[in-house]
Amino acid sequence: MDKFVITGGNRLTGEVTISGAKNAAIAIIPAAILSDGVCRIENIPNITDVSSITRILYDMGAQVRTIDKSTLEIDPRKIHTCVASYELAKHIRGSYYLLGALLGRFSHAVVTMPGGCDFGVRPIDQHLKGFAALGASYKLDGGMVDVRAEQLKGSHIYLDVVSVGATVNIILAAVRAKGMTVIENAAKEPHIVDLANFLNSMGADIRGAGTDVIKIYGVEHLNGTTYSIIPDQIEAGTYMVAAAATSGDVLIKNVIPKHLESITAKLEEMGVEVTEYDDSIRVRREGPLNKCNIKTMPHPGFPTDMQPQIAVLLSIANGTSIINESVWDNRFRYIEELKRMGAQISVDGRLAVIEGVDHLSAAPVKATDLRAGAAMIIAALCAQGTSEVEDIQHIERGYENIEEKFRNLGADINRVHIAEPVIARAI
Ligand SMILES: CC(=O)N[C@H]1[C@@H](OP(=O)(O)OP(=O)(O)OC[C@H]2O[C@@H](n3ccc(=O)[nH]c3=O)[C@H](O)[C@@H]2O)O[C@H](CO)[C@@H](O)[C@@H]1O
Ligand SMILES: C=C(OP(=O)(O)O)C(=O)O
Repeated sequence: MDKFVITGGNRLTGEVTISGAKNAAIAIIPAAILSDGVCRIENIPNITDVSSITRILYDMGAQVRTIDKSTLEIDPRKIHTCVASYELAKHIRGSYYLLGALLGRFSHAVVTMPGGCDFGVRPIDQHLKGFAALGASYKLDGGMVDVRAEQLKGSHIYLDVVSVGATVNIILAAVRAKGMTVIENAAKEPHIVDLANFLNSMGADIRGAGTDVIKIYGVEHLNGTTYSIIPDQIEAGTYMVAAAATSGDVLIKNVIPKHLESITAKLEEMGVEVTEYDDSIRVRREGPLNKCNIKTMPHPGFPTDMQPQIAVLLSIANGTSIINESVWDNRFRYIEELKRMGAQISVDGRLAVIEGVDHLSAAPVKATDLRAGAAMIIAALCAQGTSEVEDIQHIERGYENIEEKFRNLGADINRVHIAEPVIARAI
């Protein structure tokens, strides 16, 4: 097991290049199961969630060829099972997309309840409601979801909550179904649009992705394709906040500025200078940070996946800020870690009240989940002294080469191996 040792105080400067989007990649890789040919997928991030989902496809019989460090070719034609490996699938959220993809391709899927970050209960009732509307039946047995259909038929589905996962899964199941499916109250995140573009490049007929009504006209076949994944909105946002937290000046390259608007707006409200270019964004801070209130919302609102990182910035801003977490019941577990570094925060249900302090101080902290881990790195980068961030396996689920990218910006960050304790055996 490794940890990061970070000495704070260095101003981040220079350039960083953003990798492909985690939440698009882990939808698009299983979507390749639906193809009747070879899918060449470019701009794939080198993160552990991607290696897990790719390995699951490989174990099911897909031929997977690495072309270069960010390009894979997937040929799904030799997949011989509808059952996904429990060991790998249980750790990642993206494994739930195997349900939609296998169902859409083989009318049958058996996949464990998904893993991912622990925000309390993360139900999949809307996914199952969507599958049922398309004519599938399902049973939940021993933590496994078994979903099957004679023939999937297009349907009209209204989502009771705006769900990224349910929207993706219904698209995957409906794309080869008979007839037209309409998803109302669909999620609008950039990775939904990316998935629809990927499938359309294979010959699917999906319209309206990026709005809250998506229409999917079922097709009989899907071709192979070549497709490049969009840049990661949340990775970009993380470096934007890190630049601001360290009074830095960073050019963040390979981004889609439109996807970053909600983050840009909040940074500007706090007094940070943000300049947009065609496919890059510069973040510069010289003065103090102003307080600011944040409410997380589905896209195009402020992303919940940026909530822990922005909390670090608010913890060193002038005045009292409030964060309202409207997506997840329990996404403030990291606050106790941040308080160890001197942040003054009180949590009441889905509200966090943050009294800005003059500075944070180094402490040993844990990454309680993926974005919480990114937040701990940012906190350590702007704190006085040397901090240690443990449980970095969570961070590696979603950030490619994070220590190298930060080091190139001038951060003092090192990865250190933690030796496993040797437990003496009683004789
Ligand atoms: C792999 C991936 O893309 N993960 C993202 C995805 O997670 P995920 O797809 O799990 O999140 P959803 O958009 O589905 O969840 C949003 C809300 O809907 C609720 N809900 C969801 C499904 C359901 O069947 N029933 C239900 O009640 C959830 O409890 C939550 O309160 O979107 C989240 C919200 O942007 C992000 O934080 C995650 O990073
Ligand atoms: C919550 C996240 O991921 P997952 O849904 O994969 O746990 C995230 O990317 O911030």
